[in-house]
Amino acid sequence: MKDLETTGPIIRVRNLKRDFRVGSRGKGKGVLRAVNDASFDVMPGETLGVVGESGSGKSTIGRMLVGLLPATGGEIELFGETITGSHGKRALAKVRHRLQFVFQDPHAAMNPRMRISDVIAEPIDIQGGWSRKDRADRVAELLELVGLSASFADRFPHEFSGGQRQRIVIARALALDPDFIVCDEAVAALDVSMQAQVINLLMDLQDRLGLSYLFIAHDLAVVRAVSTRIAVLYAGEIVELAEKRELYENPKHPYTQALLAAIPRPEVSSRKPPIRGEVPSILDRPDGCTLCPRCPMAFDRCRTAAPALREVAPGHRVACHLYDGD
Ligand SMILES: Nc1ncnc2c1ncn2[C@@H]1O[C@H](COP(=O)(O)OP(=O)(O)OP(=O)(O)O)[C@@H](O)[C@H]1O
Repeated sequence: MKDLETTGPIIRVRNLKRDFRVGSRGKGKGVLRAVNDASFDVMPGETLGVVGESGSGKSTIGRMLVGLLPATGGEIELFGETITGSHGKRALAKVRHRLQFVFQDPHAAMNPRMRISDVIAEPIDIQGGWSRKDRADRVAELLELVGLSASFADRFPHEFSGGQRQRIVIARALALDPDFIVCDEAVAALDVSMQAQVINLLMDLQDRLGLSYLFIAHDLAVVRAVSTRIAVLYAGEIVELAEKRELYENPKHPYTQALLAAIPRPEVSSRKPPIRGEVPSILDRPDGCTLCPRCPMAFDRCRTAAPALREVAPGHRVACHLYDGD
């Protein structure tokens, strides 16, 4: 277990925004706010799950957190360094080795002509300064850490199954001994039994190495299996954030309730009606709550004022006017 020097959050995100310019001329041109005012912390050793439909901004948040994409507003503090704003680049350089990213598709994530040793050692080679022996020893250690034989180092990616390739990608992510890993749909490309194995590996590594994860997934069963707390995203906004158990047993936001109603849950007998319709165009945000056009519970205020994310119980935050008076 790492000796993390802080007991407070390792990551603090406040009012994070990301705009994209879309379209060229005429129709469809504008600014798309993919992430709007997201605020959350990540604690040492925890997994913050992030769920939401396709296009809700999950990957955009993940990429901003590891410095792959600049924010257009708000603040990201990683290990006490503010990587947004005017000194952001210098701050990011100080903490970059503590951050890693595991993408969805292990096939696309590696060059088919590279040997596994070179795939895994990519971050080591970028960092530089390693002797050949230390590099080879580290690759062998990493292969074993992810449950693969050290003898695989000289093989090529096509010799491995999807699950094994994802283990190799995880080994690469661990090469420089990070503290925080964004897992973006890290098991989505795998079949269910492989998913379970890779999830178990990630959780085992978390215990052994003291890692924290931001775990992005559209699959609520997967997020439930891994998360300590869960943030629910809708159209680029966090609409609910709570401890896993609290979120599943006592969902407050109509969108979270609809998401949970859509998966089979033996412990829940009555089901709320699902939310119908499509996610609205985030090119043209409504004045009020973004969910309002689809929400079965909407009332007047929902059409005119955007609800803030407020604490409705200890550690349980919801952005919904239904709880304004609580
Ligand atoms: N580089 C870009 N240029 C323009 N728009 C972008 C860009 N990257 C993302 N977007 C838009 O931002 C919004 C959020 O995308 P994002 O990929 O973060 O969503 P997501 O929740 O991860 O979706 P998925 O589950 O499908 O990966 C989408 O509307 C997407 O089209």
